[in-house]
Amino acid sequence: MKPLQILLANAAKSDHKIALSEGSDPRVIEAAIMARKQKVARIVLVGDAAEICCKLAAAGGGALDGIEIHDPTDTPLAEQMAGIYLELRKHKGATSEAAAAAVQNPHVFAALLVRMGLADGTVGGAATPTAEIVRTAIQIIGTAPNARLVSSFFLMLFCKDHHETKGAHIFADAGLVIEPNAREMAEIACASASSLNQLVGDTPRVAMLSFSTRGSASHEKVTKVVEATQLVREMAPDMIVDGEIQFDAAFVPDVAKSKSPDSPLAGAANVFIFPNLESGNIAYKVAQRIGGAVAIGPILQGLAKPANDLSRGCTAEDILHIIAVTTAQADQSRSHS
Ligand SMILES: CC(C)(COP(=O)(O)OP(=O)(O)OC[C@H]1O[C@@H](n2cnc3c(N)ncnc32)[C@H](O)[C@@H]1OP(=O)(O)O)[C@@H](O)C(=O)NCCC(=O)NCCS
Ligand SMILES: CC(=O)OP(=O)(O)O
Repeated sequence: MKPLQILLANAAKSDHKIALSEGSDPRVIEAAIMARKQKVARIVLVGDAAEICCKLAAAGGGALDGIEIHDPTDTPLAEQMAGIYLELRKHKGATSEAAAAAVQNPHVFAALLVRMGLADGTVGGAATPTAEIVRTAIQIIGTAPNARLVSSFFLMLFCKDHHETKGAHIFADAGLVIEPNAREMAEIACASASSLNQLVGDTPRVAMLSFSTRGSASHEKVTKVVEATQLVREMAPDMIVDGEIQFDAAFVPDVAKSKSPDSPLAGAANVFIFPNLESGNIAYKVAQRIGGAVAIGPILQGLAKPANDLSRGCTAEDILHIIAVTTAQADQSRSHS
């Protein structure tokens, strides 16, 4: 089976409840209906209840079971949530009034549902910039006990006829950490390698990307990637990793033979770690929009419980895919708790 079918089939075996914090967005409603019809997840649509009910009915999902609607401005959970929010944010000067107002924000509300165990994961970002989605997840859900850094990746699926190399690949960080230092780049690499293995079961082959391959250029930006690669080798001695390396030497076996003949990747990397957000974000959009890759993300890693983002350019199908990824992460976090 292809990676996407595996993700959707695995999601159908679990019964997770995923909160969608932009519940009245038509793409979100369409995705919720698809998720229920395909039994990918139970859904909580968060937002203005009257508007959601109306749009859900018009889209043909009014009679579906497994879709709840929660309105953060009219909920019996308000007081309890405000108390939790106040505890979490009082070190930053939050007051009771500010907490009561904050929990009416649908992203905060959805993240609190996850924190309280009332949902297994949350997805937002179809109409909201990444910074707001990520900041809310970090502040409300928090980092996992074994993680210091929250980062993000795209699961890139190459499945078109013209893709000579098919299958699942990771591009990281393409959504969150703007200018990682060497240690942060190494942490992103290790987390992304685990994420690939957890989501699709493939053995990670990690390329630490640069504009240089094995000293073909010298610059402080190249030195950072060399240091990051060394740190990955120390942090995960058994991991297949190479760097600094250019994308072509990491992805095309013939180019690998000429540029980096002894590379352990042999031109077959499947986890690509970019030196900064500029390169990662641009690369994923080029691969998606010109290259025809399916791009699922930004998927967040390093959080205590699943919360994921979307590009504002997403389709309903993209949202369905990230719901499936969120259920896979929920399986993992359940097995670790
Ligand atoms: C994610 C992002 C918003 C965090 O920015 P920031 O300015 O550090 O945010 P804040 O200062 O408000 O930090 C919020 C909290 O998260 C913590 N934090 C920030 N980045 C973190 C990270 N990567 N991992 C763990 N914690 C982090 C901060 O320590 C802070 O904690 P506190 O509020 O308890 O003190 C920022 O990195 C960002 O804007 N990234 C780019 C997003 C983007 O535009 N992507 C492009 C499109 S996908
Ligand atoms: C991930 C990303 O680039 O998000 P957006 O397109 O919403 O900026």
